[in-house]
Amino acid sequence: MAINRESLPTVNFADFGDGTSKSALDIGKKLFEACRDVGFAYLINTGIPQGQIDGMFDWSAKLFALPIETKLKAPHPPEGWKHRGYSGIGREQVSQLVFDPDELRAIRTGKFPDFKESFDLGSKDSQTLPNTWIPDEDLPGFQTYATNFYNTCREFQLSILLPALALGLDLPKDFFLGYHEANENQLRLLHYPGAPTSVFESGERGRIGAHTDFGTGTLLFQDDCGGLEVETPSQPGVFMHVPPVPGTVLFNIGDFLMRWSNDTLKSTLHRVRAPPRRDGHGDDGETKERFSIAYFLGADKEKTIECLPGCSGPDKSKKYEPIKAGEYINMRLNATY
Ligand SMILES: O=C(O)CCC(=O)C(=O)O
Ligand SMILES: [Fe+2]
Repeated sequence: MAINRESLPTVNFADFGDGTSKSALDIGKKLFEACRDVGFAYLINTGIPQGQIDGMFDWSAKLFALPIETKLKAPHPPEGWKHRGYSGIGREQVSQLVFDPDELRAIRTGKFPDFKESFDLGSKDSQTLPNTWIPDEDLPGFQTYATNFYNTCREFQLSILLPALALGLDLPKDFFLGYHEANENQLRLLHYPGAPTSVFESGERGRIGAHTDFGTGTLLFQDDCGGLEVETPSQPGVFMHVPPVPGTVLFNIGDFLMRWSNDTLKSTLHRVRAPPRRDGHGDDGETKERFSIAYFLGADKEKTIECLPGCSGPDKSKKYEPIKAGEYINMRLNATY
């Protein structure tokens, strides 16, 4: 397996302040360059407290340790786009699908379902989808904690991340806020069970197959297991390890923002495999279980987007028609289930 030794860029938000200083502009430019050149970056000094991240991982472990009958009290609805509640192992099959932008459809390629389970939730104010909770008596305190964590990530999105992206693209600081008013983000807790190493190495089971994310972008938190890999932009098909780095949050661009930016920003393929042996395996032949948390940023479904100002010109024509965010995302989600 070809693995590149490069590492991802790091963007430090320590001096972002209210986004009006020269330092804020410099941070925006760094974020822009990372999103243009790699599509992925480690973020530091986001203001999302490490203690709250650790706490969310603790809750996630408690949730997935519940008996399956309890988890199934909050089943994911049958409709693929309704990302709420619990999805059991094998339910979502990202690894079997590759999206073909020319055909506007997903093509089935793989053989094996992803070996993972997940739990999704959104804002309690979501206009499109109510949450599906495991009853509070089965997991007392979870709803409150997860809702607070959702809100902390939302705050970072609105006050730092979207303003920095806008500055990096030479747009007014608030440019993206008007397209993300509806609070339609998705918090996804993920659990990849442990299994004999041979099962992963032979390809009999995968953790999550190579895919791109659909929306504006994703914040990703990983535990200390390892296994995340990102395609090296300069070498298609060659992936680099993206090890967990304490104190960082990962950010990646999604397909929707790639399209919006006329392909200026990259939505990069990524996957989760068995971690490198020295990190994730003992000599006992077991790959340890892994937890991660993804926070998908979603745009307002009713708003129509067209090529971002500055992303087209005489030497770069507009590649895509205007589209409503909701139309685009539904098209993608319905292809995944
Ligand atoms: O578990 C991970 O680290 C990656 C998850 C991911 O890429 C996704 O859910 O889209
Ligand atoms: Fe992803």
